[in-house]
Amino acid sequence: MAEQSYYEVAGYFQSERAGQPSQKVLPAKPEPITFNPAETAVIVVDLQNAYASKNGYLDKAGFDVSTTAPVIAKTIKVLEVARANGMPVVFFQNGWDPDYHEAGGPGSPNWYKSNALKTMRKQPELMGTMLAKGTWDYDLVDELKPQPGDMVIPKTRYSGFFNTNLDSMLRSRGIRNLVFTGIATNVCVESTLRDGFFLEYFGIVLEDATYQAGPRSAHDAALFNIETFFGWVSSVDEFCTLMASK
Ligand SMILES: NC(=O)N/C=C\C(=O)O
Repeated sequence: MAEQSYYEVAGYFQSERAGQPSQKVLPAKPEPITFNPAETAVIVVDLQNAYASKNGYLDKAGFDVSTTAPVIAKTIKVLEVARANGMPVVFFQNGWDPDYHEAGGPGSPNWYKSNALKTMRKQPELMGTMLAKGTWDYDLVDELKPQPGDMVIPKTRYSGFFNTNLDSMLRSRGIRNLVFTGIATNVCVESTLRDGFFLEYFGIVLEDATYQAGPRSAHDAALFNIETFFGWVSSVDEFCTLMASK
């Protein structure tokens, strides 16, 4: 028998899933992804002032956050559609206790790599203002207030699966597919989607509802990694059009 190509095999399994009742087929890269909305959650990654607002952590640390408004607007659209279809919504909130015990000290690589911690060490007057629970920086942006039934999951590292109850919250609801929006494509979105891949979740990023930390090439590289190795990349319009269809 001739050897089957990767795409033939992927297509076989995708069409198996498509044959099951209630499945929907989302146009995506590198190929359409079939999923059951009843087994799908939307994950909103760190849409906090720290990451999406002027004067938040990323802005103060020198990252450009001037064009994050569309990410918030598009996430709102996705959430309306998700809630209308009974899909669970999960908000992540990244950060630490006000004394930064959870951030880790010099024994943690986070102490060396976190740009929030580095910025505060350089400008000690900012200590206690960045990513600290109870501050404006830690709060979700005003436009995105969780609604009854939504899950809000605090996390202390880039991946939403690390040291959180995310996996059990999802498993207990029968969730197999994760649709991602939020910031940053190349850090917490990619980290969580990768960890989800190892745990057998199917990860889909809505590319126009995400935004990078760093140059645009970081966003593009993360999406390349995701569509090539870890998951699927689609758009808000494709997702909303599909979910509105019968
Ligand atoms: N939410 C994120 O992707 N965070 C990126 C950087 C950081 O938290 O320092």
